[in-house]
Amino acid sequence: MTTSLSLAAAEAELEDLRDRLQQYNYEYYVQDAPSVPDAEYDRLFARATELESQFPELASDESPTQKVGAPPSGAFATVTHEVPMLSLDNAFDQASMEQFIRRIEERSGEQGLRWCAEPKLDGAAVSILYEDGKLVRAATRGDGYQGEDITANVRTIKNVPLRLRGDVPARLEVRGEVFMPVAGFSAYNEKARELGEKVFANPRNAAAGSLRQLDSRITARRPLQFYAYAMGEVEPARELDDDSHYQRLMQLKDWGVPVCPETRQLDTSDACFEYYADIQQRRAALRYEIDGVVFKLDAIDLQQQLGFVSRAPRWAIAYKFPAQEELTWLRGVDFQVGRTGAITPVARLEPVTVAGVTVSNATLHNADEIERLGVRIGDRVIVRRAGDVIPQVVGVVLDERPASTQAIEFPTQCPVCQSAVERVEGEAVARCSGGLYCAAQRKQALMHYASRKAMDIDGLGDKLIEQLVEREWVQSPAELYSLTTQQLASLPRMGTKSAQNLVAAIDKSRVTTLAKFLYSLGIREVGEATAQNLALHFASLDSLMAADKDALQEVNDVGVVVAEHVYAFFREPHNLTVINALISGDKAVSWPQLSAPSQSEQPLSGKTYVLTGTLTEMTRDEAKAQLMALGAKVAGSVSAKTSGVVAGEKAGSKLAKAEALGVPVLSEADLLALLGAADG
Ligand SMILES: NC(=O)c1ccc[n+]([C@@H]2O[C@H](COP(=O)([O-])OP(=O)(O)OC[C@H]3O[C@@H](n4cnc5c(N)ncnc54)[C@H](O)[C@@H]3O)[C@@H](O)[C@H]2O)c1
Ligand SMILES: [Zn+2]
Repeated sequence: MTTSLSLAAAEAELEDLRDRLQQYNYEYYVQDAPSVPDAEYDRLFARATELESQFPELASDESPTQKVGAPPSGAFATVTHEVPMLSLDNAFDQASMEQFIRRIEERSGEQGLRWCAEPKLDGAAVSILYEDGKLVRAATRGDGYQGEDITANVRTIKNVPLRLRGDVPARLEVRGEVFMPVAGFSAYNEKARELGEKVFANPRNAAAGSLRQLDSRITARRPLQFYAYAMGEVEPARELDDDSHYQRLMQLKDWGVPVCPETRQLDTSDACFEYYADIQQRRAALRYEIDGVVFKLDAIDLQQQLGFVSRAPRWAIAYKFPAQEELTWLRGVDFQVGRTGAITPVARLEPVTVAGVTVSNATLHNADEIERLGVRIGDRVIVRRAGDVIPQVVGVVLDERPASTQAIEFPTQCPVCQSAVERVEGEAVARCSGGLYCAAQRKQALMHYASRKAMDIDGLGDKLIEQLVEREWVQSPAELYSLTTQQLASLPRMGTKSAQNLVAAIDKSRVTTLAKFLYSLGIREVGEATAQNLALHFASLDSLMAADKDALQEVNDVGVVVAEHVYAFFREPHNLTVINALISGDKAVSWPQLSAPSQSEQPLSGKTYVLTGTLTEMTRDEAKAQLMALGAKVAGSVSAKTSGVVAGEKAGSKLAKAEALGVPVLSEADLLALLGAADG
C-alpha cells in the first residue's frame, strides 16, 4: 500500500517502530507491566515486518521482529536452553490461516495433513527439567536461548509434579504455560483492591508477574497453574514409530504432567476451523484465559523437515481471537447509583471494537480505582472486555496524554436524589446516604422494609413492590400505609379479597418493636442483632438519633464502621423526613416504650472507660460488657473526659494519648479489682 514510500522515510519510520517495540518488550517481558494493549503491539509489529519485507536493505538481525521475548533481567541466575524456546507465528484472520495451511502443504509436499490443536493459554512460558523423574530446574523462556532460573517459584505451583510417575527418560524437559485461572485472578484482584495493593490488568500479567517474584513465598500465595504443551530435551532420545506431537502430550500426561484437556488431534483443515469456532464460542466459559488456538503439524518427522525461521517454527501457528484489550479515548465520566446506593463511576468512551463488540461505556469501579489508574478525562485509555464481565478501563497510556485533560470529580451528592454521598473510612465504595428516599434504591428499600425479619408485611412480595414503585404509588415506606383496597384491587391478578388482606397486613405491621423498626430502615451493616443492641442500649429512637459516633460505639458489637453508617443515616435530612412520616399521623408506626436503663443507681454510672491492648483473663468484648453492666460507658477513643484507660498487652497509641492527657491508666489487675469492688 505504501510503495511510494521513500527509503529514507521507511528507514525513519522503521527506526521509530523498532524503538517502540523494544521498549514495549522490556515493559512486557521484564517488568511484567505493559503500557499498551497487545493489539497495539501487534499492529506495530506487523507494520515493522511489512516495511522490512518491502525494503530488504533495511532488514536486520537486531530488529525486534527477529527476536523472541527479552534477555534475562539479571535478577535471577541464568539458564541456557539446550533446545531454543521460540515464539509462534500469528494468524489474525481466516485468510492468513488458510494461507499458512497451504504453505505447509506445499513445503511438505503432502495434502490432508494431521494437526494437533491446543488452546493458546495466556500466561508465561516455562521450561521444567526432570532428572530421573525429579524436578531439578525450572526456567523462563527469556530471549529463547537464555532464561531465568525460577525453580523455587515453579515448585510452589500446585499442579506441577515434583516427581514424575512411571518409566521416565533420565533427562526430560517439559515445556508449557503457567497461567492464572480467571476465578483466582478475579479473587486476587478484588482482595488487592480492598487492601490497596497492586492490581493486575489481566491474568497474563498476573501470571508472569507472580512467576518472576524474588521471594517464592509470594509466588506460593498466587493461584497459578500449569499445562504442558511440548517436550524440550529428551535423553536418551526415544525412538518411536509415527512419533506425533499429540502422542508426546499424552505420554507427558501418563507421566503425571498436566495437559490442557481441550487438546485434540485433527485430521483435516476443516476440522481445524471447526475446532477454532467451537473454542471461540466457549471462550468465556473456560476457566482460564486464552487468546487463540495453536495449531501444530502433528507428525514429528514433518516438523523436523520444516524446521524454523528466526523466531518461530514453520510448522505451527497461533490463530488469534479478536483482542480483548483496545485503545480508545475517555470522553467523560458518569456516576450511576445502584440498588444498594453504591455509586459507580462509568467511563464514556469513544466507541471502539473490543473482542468483536462495540464498547462505548466501561466501569471505573470506584474512587480508589480512578486514583490508582491516575486517569483523567480526555486520556488515551486501555479498555478490556473479557468474557461476560462488563468492560473496564484497565490502564492509561501516559505517553499519549493530550495537553488539556480534566480531573475526574467524584460527586459529593447523589446524582439521583441529591442526598449526601457517604464514604466510610477504609471502604472503597461511596454510597448515597438517602437509603429510604433515593429513587435508585427505592425498590430495594421497600423490599427490605416489608421483609419477614423487618416489618413482616404478609403478601407484599418483590413483584408487587416493583409494580407499586413503577406506578409511582409508593416512593417511600410511609406511603405504603395510605394504599387503599380499591387501588390495589386494580392491579393485574389482584382480586378484591387479596387487596383487602394486603391492606390489613400493611396496617397490622404498624405495631412493632423498636428493634424491628430500626432493622427495617435498612441502615448499612445494621442487621437484626445490631438493631437489637441499638434498641436495648438507647431505649428510644430519639436518643439513638441524637447519639454521636463515640456514643454509638459504646453499643455492643458496634465498631467504627457501623457507627459511621448509623450516624450518617440519621444526619441525612431526606431520611429524617421519611422516618418522621412513618412515626407521625393517624397511621403512625409505633412500638412499646422500653424503660431507659436506670443509670443513677449503678456503681460506675457517669464513668467512661477506653479499652486497649490484649487482655489475658477475658476478651475486650467481655470486659466491655461487664463495665457496661455496672453502668459505665465504654468509648472507642481517649479524650480528656475519659475516666480511665485499661491497657492490656501491646497497648499502642491510645495508651500514649492517655498518658499525654493525664488520664488514669489501669492495668488488667486494676480492672479486675474495679469490677470486683463495684460488683461486691
Ligand atoms: N503489550 C505489549 O507491550 C506487548 C509486548 C510484547 C509482546 N506482547 C504480546 O506478546 C505477543 C508475542 O509474545 P510471544 O513471543 O510470547 O508470542 P505469542 O504469545 O504470540 O506465542 C508464543 C507463546 O505462546 C505461548 N503458548 C500458549 N499456549 C501454547 C501452546 N499450546 N503451544 C505453544 N505455545 C503456547 C507460549 O508461552 C509461547 O511462548 C505479541 O503478539 C503481543 O500480543 C505485547
Ligand atoms: Zn440517592
